Amino acid sequence: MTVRNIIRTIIVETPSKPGNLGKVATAIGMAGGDIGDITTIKVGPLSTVRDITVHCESKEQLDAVIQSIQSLENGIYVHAVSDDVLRAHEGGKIQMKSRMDIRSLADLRRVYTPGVADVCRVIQDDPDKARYYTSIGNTVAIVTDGTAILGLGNIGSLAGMPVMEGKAALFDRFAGISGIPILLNTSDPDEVVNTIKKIYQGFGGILLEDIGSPHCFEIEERLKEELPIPVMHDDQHGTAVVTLAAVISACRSTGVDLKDAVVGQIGLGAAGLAICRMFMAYGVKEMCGVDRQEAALERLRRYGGTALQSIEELMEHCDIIIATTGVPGLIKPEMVRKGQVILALSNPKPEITPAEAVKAGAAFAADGRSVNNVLGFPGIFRGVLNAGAKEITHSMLVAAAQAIADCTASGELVPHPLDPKVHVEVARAVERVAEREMEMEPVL
Ligand SMILES: NC(=O)c1ccc[n+]([C@@H]2O[C@H](COP(=O)([O-])OP(=O)(O)OC[C@H]3O[C@@H](n4cnc5c(N)ncnc54)[C@H](O)[C@@H]3O)[C@@H](O)[C@H]2O)c1
Ligand SMILES: O=C(O)C[C@H](O)C(=O)O
Ligand SMILES: [Mg+2]
Repeated sequence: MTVRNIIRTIIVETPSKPGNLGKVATAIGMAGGDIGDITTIKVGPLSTVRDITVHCESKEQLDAVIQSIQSLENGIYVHAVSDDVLRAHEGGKIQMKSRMDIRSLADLRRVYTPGVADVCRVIQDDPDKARYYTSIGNTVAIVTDGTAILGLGNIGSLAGMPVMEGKAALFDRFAGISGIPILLNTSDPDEVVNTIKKIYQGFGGILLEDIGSPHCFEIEERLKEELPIPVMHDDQHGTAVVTLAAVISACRSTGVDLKDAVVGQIGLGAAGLAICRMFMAYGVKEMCGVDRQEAALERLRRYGGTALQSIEELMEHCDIIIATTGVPGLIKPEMVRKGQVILALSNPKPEITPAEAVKAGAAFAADGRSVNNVLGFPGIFRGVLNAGAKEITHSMLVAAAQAIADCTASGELVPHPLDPKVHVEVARAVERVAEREMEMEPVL
């Protein structure tokens, strides 16, 4: 399938005579554009104006589409080209809203002062009650330092805000959790840890997002150690969970025992190293990896993996290939061996498109749009918040991966993210493990 990442609305005026819309549609198709919605904006006696949504593969193709419409002449004009994605972001994607209807003075006194003072006293006497009488137990901070925003690199936390708002929107949509973006303007581990420690009380959990490696490892480890609420770096563990689920499904379809498969990871940063650790803990005996940084290879060796010399060697040697480098097109079709499973997970563009990988002989292939941590993080947090757990453990993550794999239809790698069942099942699985682990905790 061709990737058409460029979506624009072209505002076109045509003479109000039959046949003109057909001419425009043909012009778009001849230039390679794919037509989405068509909305009529104005019908006049002489001319008609329409919004035509067009999906293109590249900027050059979009220019060719516009040129192709303009060359029709005879009263056909392109008035403007608008970027739907930018338009959808106007004003941001999230908002904080009151859950209470404030209509009367009595409402006002109950919601705010003086009534609220009694609730403050209740929490002052018993801080655990904050979980019941405030939104804290259902609110997760989405914290970034902006150093690894998708595969765009260190573009700063402000530029990363649309991603954080996106994660908040997904939390709300799939798990009913309020996600609050926190943009840090430091990536110094001490400062990040201390800042989060100073604000954590207002949250039921901390989701670390798009924090680059290697500092993300120290930040997450210290926060897990030092905070009494669940902390998870999504790019590490959310990704590892979903990747394990996809590979479990692929092995089911191919009849391969994952523990006996040779797995190769390209890119050993936040996502890559966590994927390796997850697979080795799951029982994969031979876990190989490559990275352009020696320090990253050394980290893999420390955890028991095998560092290889080149991507070519890894592609030759491994049955299951996972890539999280942020480098589009890094895997060339000629490197693919027949029957391999290839998960090229970098966003916004993969190391190889699924279509190219399958054409080159892969048995299964997917990119980071479908094998995406959106399948994991909402349900994982819903589960721990429901259970009142203080941490997210390895067993909870494996249970989440298994739940995702169990919701996957035969022949697919992962479920559709809009399938509400998957988020409910992940939450249930995590909550069950959390409750079991809390029962086993020694009472001091
Ligand atoms: N699909 C998902 O759910 C998902 C989740 C997390 C991350 N990702 C994607 O994974 C990518 C990496 O994210 P991250 O948070 O791990 O970033 P990161 O910066 O921590 O890691 C990237 C790693 O790739 C290595 N690398 C870069 N170019 C390389 C090359 N040419 N050869 C070998 N190694 C190379 C770097 O040295 C680094 O260790 C991003 O594009 C991100 O969008 C996808
Ligand atoms: O944000 C996503 O879509 C997935 C992931 O967290 C990423 O950084 O690419
Ligand atoms: Mg991310």
